Amino acid sequence: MQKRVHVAVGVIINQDKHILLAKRHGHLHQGGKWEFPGGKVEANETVTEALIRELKEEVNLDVTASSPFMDISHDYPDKHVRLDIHLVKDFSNEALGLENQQIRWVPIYNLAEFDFPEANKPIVDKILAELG
Ligand SMILES: Nc1nc2c([nH]c(=O)n2[C@H]2C[C@H](O)[C@@H](COP(=O)(O)OP(=O)(O)OP(=O)(O)O)O2)c(=O)[nH]1
Ligand SMILES: [Mg+2]
Repeated sequence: MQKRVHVAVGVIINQDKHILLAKRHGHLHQGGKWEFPGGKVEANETVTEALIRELKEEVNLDVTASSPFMDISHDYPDKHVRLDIHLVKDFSNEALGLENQQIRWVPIYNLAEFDFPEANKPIVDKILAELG
């Protein structure tokens, strides 16, 4: 059976309408691609708790409010992912790549130039349509 993972993902947007991207380390699943920060929901937590925990661990941000944005299920050849994507407009602190990953604040109109995992295409389309 394929591995299945439930992932809390943050589309983090700042006041300049730039979105925070992080580059996945090369050895990881979908390595080398740009992602919206986030990670696996653990058995003992809600998606919102996972989102808050992961964004602090990965990019140093303290999320104060988030809202559901979209939910995507995608089959990679080796893994089934469910991406539970939330819009994060309210946060404090400075973004840092705490796992030594590259991070970038990217203007919405430049998002299409980045290489994302295949599952992300609908997310980028929705950001361009609704937030751009
Ligand atoms: N965070 C994130 N993951 C994504 C995106 N698009 C996408 O296909 N994924 C996939 C890649 C991975 O298979 C999975 C995320 O799992 P992960 O292994 O990075 O989770 P994690 O941060 O909890 O890391 P760890 O437990 O392995 O340390 O979701 C995205 O935009 N953001
Ligand atoms: Mg992660």
